[in-house]
Amino acid sequence: MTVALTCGEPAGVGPDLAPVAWAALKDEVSLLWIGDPSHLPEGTAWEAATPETAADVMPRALPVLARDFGAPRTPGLPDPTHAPHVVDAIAEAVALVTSGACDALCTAPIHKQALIDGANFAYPGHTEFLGALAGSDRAVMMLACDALKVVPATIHIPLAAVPEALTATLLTDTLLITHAALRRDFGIDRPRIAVAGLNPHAGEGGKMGREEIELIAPVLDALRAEGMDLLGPMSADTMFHAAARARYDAAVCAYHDQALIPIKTIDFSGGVNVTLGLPFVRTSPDHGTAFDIAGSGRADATSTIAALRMAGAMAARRKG
Ligand SMILES: NC(=O)C1=CN([C@@H]2O[C@H](COP(=O)(O)OP(=O)(O)OC[C@H]3O[C@@H](n4cnc5c(N)ncnc54)[C@H](O)[C@@H]3O)[C@@H](O)[C@H]2O)C=CC1
Ligand SMILES: NCC(=O)COP(=O)(O)O
Repeated sequence: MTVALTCGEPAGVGPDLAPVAWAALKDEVSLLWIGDPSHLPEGTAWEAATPETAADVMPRALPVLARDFGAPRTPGLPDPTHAPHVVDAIAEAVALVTSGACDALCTAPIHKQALIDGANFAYPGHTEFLGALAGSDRAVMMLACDALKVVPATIHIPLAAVPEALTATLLTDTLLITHAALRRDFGIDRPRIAVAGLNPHAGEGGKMGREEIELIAPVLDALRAEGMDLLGPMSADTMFHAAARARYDAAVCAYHDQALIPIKTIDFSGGVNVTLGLPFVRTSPDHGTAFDIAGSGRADATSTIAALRMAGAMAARRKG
């Protein structure tokens, strides 16, 4: 099992975390890091590799599909000339998993603004870019830790745009994709999914907003009629405490922060970002580029290690 691991933003913590993850996983999952090896921390044991040789290299060094980004890395300060290479590394990794040369993809964090400035990157994040590369307009973001799985139905859009973007079609597709992934990738035979309302108190019977009555409840009723086990629309403020979480396997939320604040609060170091609805496995740590600590050796690799483990396990499960 070989997981293609992209370098992410060179000025961020991605290059710092790859050797730490390699040391933790060298007897477990093969990695193929795609990036400029001159960006790895000094003293990193790395070796040039290909998808075919990664497993052989893994026990002695970080296997690297070496690419020349043309300029060194300055931690904390993105170089616009790196941006096209960062995007190319993601596209190359997708080609490797699509062709079957690698079994799964794990991405290190990108800095969205740096990619827009340096490469006119047209996507707000990996999720949307990977969806486009895979020809899917319904890539779904899930963040998962032991205690919680959350799915934001709308992702990287301004809060003011959420009510218009949250359509019956989007919510239905998100629920169907989440349901299928919980069965296929997480081995939950009969998933229980909680759905958050959009408004305070899930609209308080229409007094604080009508999306729950006019949009969310009808979608849930239609999917319940098809046999799905759904809770909601629920008040978002009371659905994430421990007793509430015991009632469902995943929570589908209306917008990014409604979903990500609870999970990053509960388990920032262990959370994993998974893209559902793609024809290949993609995971990522739950954190960003962390410019404030890049290059310092202080970045915690727990989430990256969990993301790589999850990628390997999901790929193995899909292979049966
Ligand atoms: N998958 C991806 O590509 C993601 C990219 N981002 C991007 O990252 C950039 C920075 O985002 P922020 O909101 O500042 O979030 P961030 O996660 O980069 O940093 C938030 C805080 O958490 C700390 N932190 C993050 N990762 C850590 C680690 N591994 N160990 C110890 N401390 C850690 C940072 O030092 C900082 O204080 C943005 O451009 C954002 O879009 C954010 C999340 C995911
Ligand atoms: N806040 C989560 C995040 O930004 C991750 O996005 P993506 O790059 O995985 O789409």
